[in-house]
Amino acid sequence: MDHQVSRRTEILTNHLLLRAPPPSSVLQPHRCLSYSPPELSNEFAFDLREMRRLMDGHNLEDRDWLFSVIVQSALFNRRERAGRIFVCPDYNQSMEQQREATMRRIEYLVERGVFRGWLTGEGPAEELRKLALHEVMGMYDHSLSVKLGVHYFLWGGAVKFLGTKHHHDKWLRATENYDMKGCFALSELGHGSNVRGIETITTYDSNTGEFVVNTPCESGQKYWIGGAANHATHTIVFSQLYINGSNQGVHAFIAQIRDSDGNICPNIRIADCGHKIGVNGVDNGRIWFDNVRIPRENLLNSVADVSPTGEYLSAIKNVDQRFAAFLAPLTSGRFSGHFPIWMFISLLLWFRYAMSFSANDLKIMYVKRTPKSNKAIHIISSAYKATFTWNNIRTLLECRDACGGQGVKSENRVGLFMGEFEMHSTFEGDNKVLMQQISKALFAEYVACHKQNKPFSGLGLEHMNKPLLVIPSHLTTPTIRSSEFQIDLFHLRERDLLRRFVEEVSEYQSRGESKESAFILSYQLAEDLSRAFSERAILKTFMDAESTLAAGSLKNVLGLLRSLYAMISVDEDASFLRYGYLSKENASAVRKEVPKLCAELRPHALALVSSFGIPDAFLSPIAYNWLDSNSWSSQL
Ligand SMILES: CCCCCCCCCCCCC/C=C/C(=O)SCCNC(=O)CCNC(=O)[C@H](O)C(C)(C)COP(=O)(O)OP(=O)(O)OC[C@H]1O[C@@H](n2cnc3c(N)ncnc32)[C@H](O)[C@@H]1OP(=O)(O)O
Ligand SMILES: Cc1cc2nc3c(=O)[nH]c(=O)nc-3n(C[C@H](O)[C@H](O)[C@H](O)COP(=O)(O)OP(=O)(O)OC[C@H]3O[C@@H](n4cnc5c(N)ncnc54)[C@H](O)[C@@H]3O)c2cc1C
Repeated sequence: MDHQVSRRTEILTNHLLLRAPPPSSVLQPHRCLSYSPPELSNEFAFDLREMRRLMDGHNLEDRDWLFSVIVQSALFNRRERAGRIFVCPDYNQSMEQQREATMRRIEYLVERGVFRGWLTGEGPAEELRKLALHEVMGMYDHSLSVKLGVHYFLWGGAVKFLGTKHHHDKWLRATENYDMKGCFALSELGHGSNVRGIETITTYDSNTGEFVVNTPCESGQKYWIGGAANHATHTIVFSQLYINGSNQGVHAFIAQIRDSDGNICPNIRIADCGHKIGVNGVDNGRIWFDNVRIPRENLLNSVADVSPTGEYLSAIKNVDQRFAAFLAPLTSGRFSGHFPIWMFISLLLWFRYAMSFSANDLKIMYVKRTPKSNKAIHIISSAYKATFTWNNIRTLLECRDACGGQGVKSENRVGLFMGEFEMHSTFEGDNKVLMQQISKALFAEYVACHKQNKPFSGLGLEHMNKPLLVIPSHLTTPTIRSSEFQIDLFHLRERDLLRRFVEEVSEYQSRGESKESAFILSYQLAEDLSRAFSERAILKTFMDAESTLAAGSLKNVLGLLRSLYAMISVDEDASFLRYGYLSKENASAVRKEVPKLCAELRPHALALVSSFGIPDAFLSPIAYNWLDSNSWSSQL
């Protein structure tokens, strides 16, 4: 792997880690700007391969294989610039052309066997391989990863985890081979976040043994359904299920929407959502169901079932828990917030490393999941999806600024990615709504532990059982940089905010407010608490990754990155001063530590960026000799 890392990366890194020296006041003899490739020193302070192994966590060889499969095909829009080959979608194409290009790329990847085992394989190793390959596709193009994500993780995940043997036998292999194209129709024009409120209605006709699916009104049309506008043949349709006039809540059904020739099925109407600010390689559509009849067997019945005579059966009596079970397939979709913009995240190095360790930790939880861990996975994936995708947007803004005019050029992708990824704060669950899930779960945990007088266990809350940290009156650099101090400080914040949140909600309830209303009235503490939970969870995974290393340069550099992550998080959260966790003097000491850490990290920036393991072709001209790529000769 060519470890040359761009001069621009170094400039970008300078921009963040250490402001460029002010222009000299003395007139210098004029000379043209020249591009000096970054010092190609093989004397990096640590082993890049070892750092990459730590960061990627798994399936490095599979990732490199897929990188090569993509680079070698003309379908991925290879182009030469100043002597280098880059692969990048042509975002100047029309929406229709981008959609077709995405389909051709998927068909090529199917032919290359990329998806073998994705749904018929079993066990953690298979799932980790699938996640790794999906990350690589996300680094090429968001449309590609989203279109595949909807088909394999949402449609395929719903069939696999909400369906039973009948569904597995009928659909999994065809899905894996891309012989049928699935989509996932949960959201409606009137209900995206509020899944419980969806309006599609399904009833059961015991005379024919069929379900009847109906869109009762315009706000009930399925909306934003990825793959539905042009290509999907089948969908998971989420609907209220009425049995004998009684609503049993949201359930998931399989409905065919096109035949194998692409003709829309009877009683189905489909329209296009139209051009978007990004991800135009995905054909998002709208679906109306006009009393569509589907076989009784099309209910995904791992959670509940309906007998041929129309009796409703479910092992899960609690309506909330049944609802939760139907939402579980969404969780894997929320794993996709951390990787797509890695090519640009060299600016915010510490966050790229923090995200990698957290995402890897969550993936291991997910591939080893049990019914007992589903709730924790939901809460942690909600925290990471919101935190990562909000950070991605911030990173792209920072990156665009740092590149000046070159960040506006589409071929450098920075500006384009702002449109491509900004929407990630909405789909797969609106970030603010997902963050509410955290404060709700922590509230429930706190109340349960106090009511049953039992210690906290789970969601990383075990620290609540220990004595509180006493913050030294004067913070020194060694203290600030110690992982024990950092995690204790994050524990202090989370523990105090949880206590405050519970007290405030309880106070509102004592005044007669409902629990829902009390939560809404306490939304500021809820937001602070959810942030505290998320950042503490991320810091803990960073420390866990560090603890696997023997003493040495790699561990030292990671320690600097971890301290930078922790101190920037503290510096940027007003809670530390607002609620008195830090004195003004200590807050100032933390703030002053940030540029010091940047200065110590700067010599390692190129090595840290090189450790991402992203092939040169996946970057952009700005990452190399940007003077050459803008020279007259390269235009000819
Ligand atoms: C690493 C490589 C990547 C791999 C993966 C790549 C996949 C890429 C896919 C990309 C796809 C992009 C295209 C976009 C697709 C979509 O957008 S699909 C639609 C997404 N829509 C949503 O996410 C809806 C968001 N809303 C909700 O999830 C729910 O309405 C809610 C807000 C969570 C529920 O709110 P509410 O009605 O208030 O109910 P609650 O009381 O909060 O919940 C009831 C209980 O259920 C538990 N729960 C909720 N969700 C889940 C879940 N997903 N899993 C498990 N459990 C869940 C919740 O905690 C409650 O539990 P209790 O408190 O114990 O009762
Ligand atoms: C590109 C794209 C692809 C998509 N693909 C799919 C797909 O394939 N399948 C699918 O089913 N869906 C898909 N969606 C839909 C997506 O899941 C929803 O857009 C998302 O869940 C948000 O719902 P909404 O758009 O109705 O916004 P709303 O839920 O109306 O949210 C709008 C605003 O209201 C706020 N808000 C909402 N509820 C609350 C609350 N309870 N408390 C406080 N604030 C709240 C939100 O924070 C947000 O700021 C896609 C969406 C997009 C943009």
